[in-house]
Amino acid sequence: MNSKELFSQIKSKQSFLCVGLDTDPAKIPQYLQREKDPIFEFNKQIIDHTAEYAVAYKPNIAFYEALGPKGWESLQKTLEYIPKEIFTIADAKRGDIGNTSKLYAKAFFESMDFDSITVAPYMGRDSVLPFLEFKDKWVILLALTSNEGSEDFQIIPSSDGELLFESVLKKSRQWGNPDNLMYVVGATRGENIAKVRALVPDHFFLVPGVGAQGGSLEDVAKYGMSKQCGLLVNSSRGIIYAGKDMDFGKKAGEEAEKLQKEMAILLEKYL
Ligand SMILES: O=c1ccn([C@@H]2O[C@H](COP(=O)(O)O)[C@@H](O)[C@H]2O)c(=O)[nH]1
Repeated sequence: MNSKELFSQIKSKQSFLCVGLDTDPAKIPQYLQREKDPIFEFNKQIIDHTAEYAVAYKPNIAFYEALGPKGWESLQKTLEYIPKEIFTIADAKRGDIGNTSKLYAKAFFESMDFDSITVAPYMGRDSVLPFLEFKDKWVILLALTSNEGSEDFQIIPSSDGELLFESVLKKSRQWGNPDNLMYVVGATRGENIAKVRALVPDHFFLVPGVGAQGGSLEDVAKYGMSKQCGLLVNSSRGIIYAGKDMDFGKKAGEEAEKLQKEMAILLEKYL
């Protein structure tokens, strides 16, 4: 899927919502625990109830790999269940020396057929370029993350006053283009989102941090929306754990719909 196709999905669904599938076995309703694959059964219901409001799904790989081979199996089944027109993100935060990155890319783009993967920029170009060699696949590079600790390194100024995340953006935008490279920009970063947008006007952002982390959707749209929307705003816990009982799927759908409605208003306001 290219950026034009993504934008056309956003327009037709009036949504730039990414649903995060951070499925924790301890939080799955009791009645599902009897199933052969409770994680998949949970995800299936979440997808059934949210697909009409979502343009992307983002399983966080940690939740699956923590369960060993069974977790990878649940992940694969989940990936196959996601409707084909919806963008998929492996939130794996990989990146290593070139030959190792190449195998990470094969794992997520060939063995599994994800559209994109999150990658850490810290090891530089030879750790990122192997992912970009895969046709019709995307790298989503960590730029300005939503967590508190992002302040430890990402906003440190160099001697000329440039912040580290700005150096990452300036360098990395040469490695790819708006059809194969996105950036992770936290919803909790307020006006700094505008600084990211100024440096990469046409790239999509994956924006975690609304919902459970308290980031503002209005600020994200105000500071981050581009001519082609350029935003995929993720909510994981706020959607998938909105309900605790048998009606968890319905409750997730209601949360997703609420966000979609807010997004429709923001698309009207800022596009
Ligand atoms: O800067 C980042 C990068 C990734 N994440 C991931 O996004 C989701 C957020 O989950 P919520 O439950 O909506 O808070 C989760 O998978 C994180 O690992 C992030 O939060 N911030």
